[in-house]
Amino acid sequence: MPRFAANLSMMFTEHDFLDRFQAAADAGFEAVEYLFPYDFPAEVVAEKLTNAGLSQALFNMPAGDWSKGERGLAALPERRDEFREAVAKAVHYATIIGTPLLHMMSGLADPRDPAAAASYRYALSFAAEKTAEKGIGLVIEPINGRDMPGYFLNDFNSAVALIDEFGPRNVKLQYDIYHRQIIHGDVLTSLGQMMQVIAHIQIASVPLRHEPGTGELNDAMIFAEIDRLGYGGYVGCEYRPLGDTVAGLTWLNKT
Ligand SMILES: O=C(O)[C@@H](O)C(=O)CO
Ligand SMILES: [Mg+2]
Repeated sequence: MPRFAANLSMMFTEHDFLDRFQAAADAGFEAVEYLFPYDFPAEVVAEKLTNAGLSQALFNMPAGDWSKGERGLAALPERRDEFREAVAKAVHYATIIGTPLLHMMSGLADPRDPAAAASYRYALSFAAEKTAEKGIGLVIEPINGRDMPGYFLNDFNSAVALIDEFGPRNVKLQYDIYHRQIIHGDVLTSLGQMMQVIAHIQIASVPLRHEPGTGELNDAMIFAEIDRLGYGGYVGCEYRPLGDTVAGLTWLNKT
């Protein structure tokens, strides 16, 4: 069975963010992920993680003004200075909290726009270098256009082509099964095809993004395939619980 990480941006929202760490540990999780830790000092987040006996699986680099609809800076040429500062901040937090992976969001831009594409390539190269210096892995995640209209990185094949272009450097794929199913389908086969470049997996039901086992996919079969393929990372539970988070964990106890 894969090792699961609780996503504290979506799960355990019955609690304040800093209390979600202990709540996840009490529910049996050994690791967590979330979008952003930046509302709190890195030391405070690190202490919550350690006190709860948890490992950090991943978090995201600062992604612009989320409340205003921004979803990353990498593909925005006019935001390059801010992007560089975001990388520095993310690496600082990563070093103190101790995460093996950082997710770089692309931002909202037309993937056919040459300026956006060039900016994204530059960003990938810059962030790959800065994270590699600290031994941190960098991941990119294709996101479906229904949840995030206009998101630049909206296709798994383009993401893998970019990763291949970077070759042995530390850029890998964040394979979110929910987005994969909505964008392309073909989850089992593509997991096998892409496993070499996958550093992180996330799961939710499709189409409503709730607990595994409540949607159109055969999640038990997917978990078995992830194991068969020898995936050793975490599977992030990036779903919105249908009701109480702990009450909704019956799927986990069954797997
Ligand atoms: O799938 C998602 O939405 C997340 O993994 C993320 O990082 C951006 O929202
Ligand atoms: Mg995701």
